[in-house]
Amino acid sequence: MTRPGAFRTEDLTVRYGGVLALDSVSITVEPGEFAGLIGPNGAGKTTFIDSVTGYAKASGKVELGGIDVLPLAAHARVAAGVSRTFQSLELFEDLTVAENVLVSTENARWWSPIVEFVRPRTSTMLSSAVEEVLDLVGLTAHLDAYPPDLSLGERKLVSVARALATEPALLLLDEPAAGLDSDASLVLGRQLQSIAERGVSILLVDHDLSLILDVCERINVLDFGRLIASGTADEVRNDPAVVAAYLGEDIDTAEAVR
Ligand SMILES: Nc1ncnc2c1ncn2[C@@H]1O[C@H](COP(=O)(O)OP(=O)(O)OP(=O)(O)O)[C@@H](O)[C@H]1O
Repeated sequence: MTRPGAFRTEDLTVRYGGVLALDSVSITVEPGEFAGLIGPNGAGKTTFIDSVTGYAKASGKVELGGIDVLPLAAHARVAAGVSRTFQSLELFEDLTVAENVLVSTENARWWSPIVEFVRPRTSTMLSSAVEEVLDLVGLTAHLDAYPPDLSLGERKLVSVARALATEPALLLLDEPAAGLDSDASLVLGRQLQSIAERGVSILLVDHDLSLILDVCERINVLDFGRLIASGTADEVRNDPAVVAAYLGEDIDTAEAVR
């Protein structure tokens, strides 16, 4: 895995017409840190991921290892080490798990076809890269399975594996635990923890607050596009602004705040 240094946004701002979806948000995730991003509905969580990955026009800075990737197109940010998952998994149902991951490595870089022409890869090289990623997410046993034969939790891990296949320094996960029960959610969380331990910086967005509070080292909280808190689970739990944002709900049990 590449490890170019910290991920940092500075005054990241996104406007959709008259809506200020992100308002000067500055967040740092250290290399190998497992960070979370939470906030009530419409707080700007997906917009944050979209703006970091080049899917939404933004102003401010998005630095990875000291380089501002904000001016880059989405595909160039992937090459710079930024990867993401989407709320909808969009797996290819007719391809095996390994092939689903392989597709991602094939699309990872715009110059791949040129490299492929000059230095064709062997099937052994392809399978070892794919196997390594599937091993990371604990799906080695399902390499030849088809997505419909997997549990929802395993399908989610395939989409994480696809994102990892681009060898990211930063992995942004948009609601990977949606639809999972608390046990499956925790299995996913533990798997993500082990990926962060390998040096990948992770930013996890989810509505499953108990998962985020349990597995993330640092939690950032958005409300109406603004960063209202950033700290450990205990710090965030006891932050009056966070409690107010969740309308007094006990954020330990406010699992579904949709
Ligand atoms: N493409 C868009 N055009 C206009 N407004 C948008 C667009 N996408 C998001 N918004 C608005 O930007 C704000 C932030 O939305 P966003 O989806 O980022 O929030 P979120 O925290 O991810 O919400 P949720 O938890 O419901 O997924 C909301 O007011 C939303 O209505």
